[in-house]
Amino acid sequence: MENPVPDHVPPEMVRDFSLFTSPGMSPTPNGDPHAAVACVHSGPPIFYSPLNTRDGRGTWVITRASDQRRVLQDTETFSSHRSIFASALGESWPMIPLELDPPAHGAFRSLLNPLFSPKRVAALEPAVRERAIRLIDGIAASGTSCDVMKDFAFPFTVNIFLHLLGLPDDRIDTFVGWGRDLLHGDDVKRPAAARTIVSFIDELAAARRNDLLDDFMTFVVQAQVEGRRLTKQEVRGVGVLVFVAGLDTVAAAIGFDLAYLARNLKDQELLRSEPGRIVAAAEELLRAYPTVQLIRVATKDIYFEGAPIRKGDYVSCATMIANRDPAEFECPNTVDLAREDNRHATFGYGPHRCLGSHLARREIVVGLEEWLARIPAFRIKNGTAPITSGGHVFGIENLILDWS
Ligand code: HEM
Repeated sequence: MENPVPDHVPPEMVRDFSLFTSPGMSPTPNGDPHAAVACVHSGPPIFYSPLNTRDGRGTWVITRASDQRRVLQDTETFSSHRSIFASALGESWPMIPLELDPPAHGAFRSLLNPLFSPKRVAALEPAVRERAIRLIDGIAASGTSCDVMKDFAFPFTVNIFLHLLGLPDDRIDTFVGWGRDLLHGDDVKRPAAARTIVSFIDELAAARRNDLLDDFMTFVVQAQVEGRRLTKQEVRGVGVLVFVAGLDTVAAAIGFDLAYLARNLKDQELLRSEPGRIVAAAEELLRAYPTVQLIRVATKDIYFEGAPIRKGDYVSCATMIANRDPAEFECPNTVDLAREDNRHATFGYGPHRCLGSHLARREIVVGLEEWLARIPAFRIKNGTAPITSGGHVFGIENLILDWS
């Protein structure tokens, strides 16, 4: 049986768009997964995509940013409880707070907010900058070319993240490998990575219960919600989410940004000569190249803009679609590094808006500032092609830059 369209979906509402099978969504050299948006906005506000999840399920697709906000705000009708991670293991516990709905979500979110607040991120900035400078100076000293993902984006962002969690950074490559297998791996690698990450988090929690330190996991095992300690499964749900959320996302953003700048030398030179523009430019690149695509599950039968959504149907609110909505952004397919009022959807919307957005933004801006200050005009190395991929979380690998 191949991608059946459920009986309740009118055949005329089915469209040929998929985060997994549209052109550029599977790993593609010099690919552009964001380009698939081209066929979306001229069509209806909602359509059905028969194959739009990793495990081959269909979803409704919301094509207007304003409608996506309605969906993401209405958590009673559109739930976040999907067990995306646990389902890879044949289990159903939620990642917390991502897969909890209000009101349960709020208690956990309040617990975690202070750890990722702007104040906490500002305190981290010197360490972030120091790490970026050390890595880039090393790259500049050793030649005129590098694989920016392997040599800079991952070691930079994952180091900061491990520092924040209070974990040693001698296993960066191992952790990055787990993240890559989990987010971009096949049917064998994905569950294996999920199992490894769960064991790592469970063991870390057990170690901290026995021996309290001053770190993230100690905080989680001691924390209280609604006057009680977290259960072991809740500790696992928080630990796994926060660990996974920081492994790949910021590195991917830096990769997409540097790939854009490598192909657009005028913009590159503008930011190098006027670094004061980098904050706005980073925001525009976040808009143009969002990586995390949102999905919800209908909790009841409902008509949405004429579509007969049934309880249990998946509803996709893809940030790659919202961020190129012409009703929200003038010339949405043009990268305008000075764009103002850039209210993009890259960090989501509503109660689940990204907890790590302040940290992510700071890392991206500092990474770009220090890279542009230290590396002269760079291009994609002749004869190489960065590989991009779509899916629930977009990625970029093998970005070889050259400044010879
Ligand atoms: C450029 C980098 C990043 C992007 C594009 C991104 C994007 C997102 C998006 C779109 C959501 C909402 C998901 C949904 O509603 O279903 C989200 C949630 C979340 N993000 Fe990020 N993220 C990034 C970096 C980070 C980092 C570094 C952390 C580290 C702590 C993090 C932690 C989280 C957490 C914990 C949630 C769940 C929040 C909740 O459910 O209340 N993210 N992120």
